[in-house]
Amino acid sequence: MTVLDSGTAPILTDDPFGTEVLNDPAPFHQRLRDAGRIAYLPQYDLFAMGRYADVHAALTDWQTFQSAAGVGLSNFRTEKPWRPPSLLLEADPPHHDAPRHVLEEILNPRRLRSLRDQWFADAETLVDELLDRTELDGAHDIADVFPLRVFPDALGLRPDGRENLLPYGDHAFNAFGPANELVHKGLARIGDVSAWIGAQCEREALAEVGFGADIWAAADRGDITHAMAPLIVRSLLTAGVDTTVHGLSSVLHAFAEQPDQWERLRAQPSLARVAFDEAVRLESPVQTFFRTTTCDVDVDGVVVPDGHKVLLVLASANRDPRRWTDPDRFDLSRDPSGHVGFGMGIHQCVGQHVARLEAEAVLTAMARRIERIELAGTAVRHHNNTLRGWRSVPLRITPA
Ligand code: HEM
Ligand SMILES: CCOc1cccc(C(=O)O)c1
Repeated sequence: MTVLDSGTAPILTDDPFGTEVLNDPAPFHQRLRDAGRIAYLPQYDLFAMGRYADVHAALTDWQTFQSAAGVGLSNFRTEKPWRPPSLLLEADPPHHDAPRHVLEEILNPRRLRSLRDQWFADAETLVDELLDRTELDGAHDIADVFPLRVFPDALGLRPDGRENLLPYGDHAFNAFGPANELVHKGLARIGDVSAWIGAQCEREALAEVGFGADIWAAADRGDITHAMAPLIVRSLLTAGVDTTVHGLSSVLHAFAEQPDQWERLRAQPSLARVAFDEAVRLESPVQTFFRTTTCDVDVDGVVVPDGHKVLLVLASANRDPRRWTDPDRFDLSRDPSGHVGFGMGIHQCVGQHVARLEAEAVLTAMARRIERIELAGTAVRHHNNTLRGWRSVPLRITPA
């Protein structure tokens, strides 16, 4: 795509939600970083940032770059959201404060420690089921399976109907982008799926023990209102499954591409957590999120008018050579802290510890029992306006 410089903002003609970019976003990200601290994309009348310093600055300045007008292309100031806005993701302080505090309490590492033994055992069981095979699919047999085995139970979801979870999350993440084919393909089912999701958020649908019950207990304590409770449960149902599915397929693909890093993990299984964060930095399962300016904002001489959408390209920031040495390399000796794959600032992922625990359980079980994993064919991308991961990762495994 050409970079034309008209007026003050460099113009990029790339479509961040088009098939070309979704297949391989790297050239677009390079052009965006090279164009300057901010660029204008006329196709959607939006501004975009791709450098680490600028993305980080915008994520940590919620007063100037708000979430309450939506974190997708749709501007809630002028357009009706497709569903009632999230009380966390699509809210700013003060409204964001109480729901955020409630989830931080429920999902903190100390509280998750009670799940650790169970999830590690579940991961061992999954590996047991796979070890009689020399070839398997890292997406279909592991990444699509493990989160759905552990997370809905931890949340307290009823056993039936869970096949609605992935389609719901996939559509919600597509809906942050433009109304393209990816959104259209979800419209036929989203009514029924949304009805099922909404019903699971009610107190009587949830188990007496779990994240859902904890949210309702917070309402009983008066930390949030009872009216808020179902929407906060909905946040976990929306954000808590597809993200970890794509995060897991990404880390398995990264290891399969670099067997030397698998050897490092086997030698030092405690590297499992940093390996997942390095994969989240490298692959950014959540590629982008928008913000909306709350005033005229001057970025390096480019004036972004009040109320304008700004695309924060997390995936580009996570590979910015201004911030990362050899950014395109999956490297377990790197310290990936500071990556924006989980966001940054007041909206930084409140479920990141859940995601890390799921990944640690799977990687630890696999590293102990599998000597080598390598690609056994061509991996196939999953396309989504916001999420990036794999539909298929053919693996050849050598048991230890
Ligand atoms: C690899 C897995 C995951 C990735 C890459 C990821 C990524 C992100 C990102 C980038 C944000 C920031 C959004 C923004 O700044 O607008 C975020 C927020 C959020 N995430 Fe995650 N996430 C993951 C897993 C999870 C899980 C497992 C849960 C639930 C248990 C979850 C729940 C949320 C919620 C509720 C928010 C909104 C927080 C707020 O606005 O205060 N996420 N996540
Ligand atoms: C992974 C980003 O976090 C999200 C995504 C979608 C919905 C929500 C919510 O709060 O409903 C949160």
